[in-house]
Amino acid sequence: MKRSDLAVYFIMGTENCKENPLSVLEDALKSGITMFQLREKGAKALKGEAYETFALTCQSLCKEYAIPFIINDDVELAIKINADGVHVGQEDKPLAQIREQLKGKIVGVSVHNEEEMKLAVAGGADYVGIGPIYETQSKADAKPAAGVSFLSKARTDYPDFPIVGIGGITTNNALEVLRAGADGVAVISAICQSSNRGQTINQLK
Ligand SMILES: Cc1ncsc1CCOP(=O)(O)O
Ligand SMILES: C=C1C=NC(C)=NC1=N
Repeated sequence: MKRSDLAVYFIMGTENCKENPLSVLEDALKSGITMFQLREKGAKALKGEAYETFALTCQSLCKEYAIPFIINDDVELAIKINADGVHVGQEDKPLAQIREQLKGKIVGVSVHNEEEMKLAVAGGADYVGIGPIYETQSKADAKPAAGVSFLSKARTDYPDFPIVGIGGITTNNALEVLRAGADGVAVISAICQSSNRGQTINQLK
């Protein structure tokens, strides 16, 4: 994984968009996203066979565009379908165990404070996700919007570590997140709901 892979990190699940999620993903890939994460959450989330089939379809679309395909939380599925990596939160399995299970793959970790950052870096994470930076509608149990202060601190403490900002990021505030030291922005709704994804994605860079 290169730090530039984090530039425009699209995250989506079937609940995030009104249009057909696969056409949204294809349009986003055509429009220049640099990494994709399948994050299938919520009451109507796909499960079992349907989830796996959907993941395989997303994976083959990403392969067509040579874009890394990341699965949120589900380490077992990531291993089973040979995804390019996983993104895990603090409540998931210990990082050391995930790192062991996914040698050579991308392991991203959500961090919210210096202690979590230290443990993620020491534990072999390939990148960290910091947020929510701004208010978000896309994560029911999100912590309060933290602004860019912790992101700036993390960048100061770890000048060369891959960091992506997440949470309420739009074309209007992406620059602030990048200026604070993020390598890129992770986005759900601004891309899902965009009426011109090419323009939106260019304005997130
Ligand atoms: C998964 C996640 N983690 C922190 S905020 C968030 C949701 C981001 O969604 P949006 O880009 O629509 O605010
Ligand atoms: C919670 C998250 C934080 N950061 C990223 C990149 N993905 C997530 N699912």
